[in-house]
Amino acid sequence: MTVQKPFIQIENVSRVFDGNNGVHDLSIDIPRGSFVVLLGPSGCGKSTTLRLIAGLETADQGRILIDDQDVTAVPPSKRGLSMVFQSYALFPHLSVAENIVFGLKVRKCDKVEMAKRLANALDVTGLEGLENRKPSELSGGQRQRVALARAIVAGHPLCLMDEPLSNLDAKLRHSVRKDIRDLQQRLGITVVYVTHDQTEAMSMADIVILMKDGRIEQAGSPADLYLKPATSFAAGFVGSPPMGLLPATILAPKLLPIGARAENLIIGIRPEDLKLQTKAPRHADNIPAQVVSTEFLGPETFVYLAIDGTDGATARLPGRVHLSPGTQVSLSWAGAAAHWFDRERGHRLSAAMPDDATQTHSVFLHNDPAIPTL
Ligand SMILES: Nc1ncnc2c1ncn2[C@@H]1O[C@H](COP(=O)(O)OP(=O)(O)OP(=O)(O)O)[C@@H](O)[C@H]1O
Repeated sequence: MTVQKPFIQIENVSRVFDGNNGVHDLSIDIPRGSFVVLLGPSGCGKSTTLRLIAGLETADQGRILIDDQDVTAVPPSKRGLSMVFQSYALFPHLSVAENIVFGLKVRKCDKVEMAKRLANALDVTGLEGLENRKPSELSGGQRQRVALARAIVAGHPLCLMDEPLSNLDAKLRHSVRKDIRDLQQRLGITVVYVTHDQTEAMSMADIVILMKDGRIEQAGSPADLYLKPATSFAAGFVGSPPMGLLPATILAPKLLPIGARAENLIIGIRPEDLKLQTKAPRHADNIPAQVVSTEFLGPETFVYLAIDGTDGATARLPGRVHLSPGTQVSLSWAGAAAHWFDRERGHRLSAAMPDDATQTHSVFLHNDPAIPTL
């Protein structure tokens, strides 16, 4: 069996600005035909990474290969890619059709070929009938489709998108992100897409590259990131509401596998894994908490909780839940639902923790006053 070479190879690339900002020693392989999302908080280096792939930024060190060609020193126009930006970058005085074929005209494309490509781009983006309108006569979603159509007519195998949906309202964002994903699959192109919105990343990506402080925190499928976050940062960033992360110690170190640590840990519990009881008195199998607030969303309610006055956990409960702020509740979870991280360095602890050691009765949460400090 032949192993397919990655379509994009980023090898030890750094681009550092003043004050050590930028990206540091990035290495990523992007498979051909995949939808890859660069995700992370503001300033983590997503746009710089995209601009390095585009050639709008030059690497200080390392190299970038596209389709097995070293493009590190190749100008953007020769890299065989198109870009879609948040701002759409449409010419206001040109019609939809003129905007779409602008790049082809500059490249002196044959007229018959140009008409064919325009018709195809209008068809796949659902813009037929709007070709003579000016951008000012279009909705935000339609403008973004024109920007997409312009990227498509170029016929490049790679499309780079920088926060393309952030000017659209929530409902439109939802429908356009589905359109973009469908289009990418239909055309079989490779897309590298920047967003700080983890829901967008999780719903669109084949591979999510989560970045922090100019470095890759974790790269994997959306399921990998959700089910096995590599660090406490990844655990807290992916998932909404986020995973509750609490300083903890395991009280029964004898139950742990050899080499596994019992102290200086962080326990992470996803909101859907947190069980909540209102009447259970405090005992070894549960942990007392107070309701801070609730959020009713129709099919479910989020209950925000504090343990000994420190906010830190959220429970996601089905249906409508009536709990007023200050209500005393008790919490528990199944041992298998617990994620464990090193408290200082944040990395996931790889040793599989037996269920018995990680259930509520074996765990001391550092801000639970009911259990004395060891
Ligand atoms: N041309 C530049 N000159 C100086 N610093 C820069 C330059 N471009 C980016 N930076 C800095 O590098 C870091 C990464 O910026 P980048 O734009 O890649 O982040 P980002 O993750 O895309 O953020 P955002 O989501 O806010 O767009 C930031 O600290 C930013 O201020």
